[in-house]
Amino acid sequence: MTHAASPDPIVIENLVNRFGDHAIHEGLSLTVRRGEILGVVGGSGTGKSVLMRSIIGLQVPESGSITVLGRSITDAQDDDDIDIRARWGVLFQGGALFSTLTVGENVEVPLREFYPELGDDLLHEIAAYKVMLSGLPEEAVGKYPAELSGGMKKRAGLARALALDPELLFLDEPTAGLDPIGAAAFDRLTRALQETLGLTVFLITHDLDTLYEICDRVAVLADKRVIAVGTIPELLATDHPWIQEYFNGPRGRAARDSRARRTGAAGGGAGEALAATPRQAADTVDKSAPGGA
Ligand SMILES: Nc1ncnc2c1ncn2[C@@H]1O[C@H](COP(=O)(O)OP(=O)(O)OP(=O)(O)O)[C@@H](O)[C@H]1O
Repeated sequence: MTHAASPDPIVIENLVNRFGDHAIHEGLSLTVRRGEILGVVGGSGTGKSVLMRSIIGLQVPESGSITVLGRSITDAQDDDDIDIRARWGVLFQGGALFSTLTVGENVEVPLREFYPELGDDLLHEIAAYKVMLSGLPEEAVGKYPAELSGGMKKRAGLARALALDPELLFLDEPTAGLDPIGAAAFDRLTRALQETLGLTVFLITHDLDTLYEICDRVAVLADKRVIAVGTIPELLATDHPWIQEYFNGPRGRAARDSRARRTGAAGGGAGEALAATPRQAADTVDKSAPGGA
């Protein structure tokens, strides 16, 4: 599978999504850079999942354009659509595994869909490899989802998302419901896979530790658009009230201090050590957003 060399794998411009009278996105724009882990945050119901579904073609927006790996999703014809779907993998909230199939059979589903010519032996071999890559023991291949813990289900979902050797990986709240040790392990796995496989990762999360530990940049959804995107230091230097409350609230400070302790930076001064210049911050925030800088 060749990987096209377009500079930005996901480009979204002026996206509008509405359900009846309920506007979810109004003029949302966002660019995801090749090889980054982009964290996507925002309050509940701000449209993070709807955004992800729009990018992968499961939600047809009212207007705006979405280009993925150089191909327009918003103008896609059916044939284009099938071709491009093989180049991304998705871990939905809760894993979305088929309960009547084993883990191995779940991983084989996309392989059978996109490569019907592959024989059973090869399919089993690829599935077993993906299961192992996702940090599950070999015997998990033959288990049913109901026999797995929450963390193992996430890993099984990840194995299926990796089935087709994707260039893009979409993760919707991958650490939700995991205990802190399991969540940290999943973060490390995500980072290791991204580095080893050269993935670009679009990661929706409420988990501040995940943002601090593995995200290269963070996009903030509020006011029906992306109000800011940048590194955490850049976001910290903005004065948007939601961003300040999110990153400088008690949980945000705890995640930052914990990260600072682990990396050896001065604990109490982590905020200052991480702070970006006002110039960087000014470039980061969408000034048209209500409450923006
Ligand atoms: N198919 C749909 N029909 C009608 N409304 C929808 C549909 N899908 C999503 N919505 C609405 O769109 C809004 C955004 O939903 P979405 O799931 O994207 O939020 P989110 O930011 O991912 O939230 P959370 O952090 O709670 O998961 C919500 O108000 C939701 O009720």
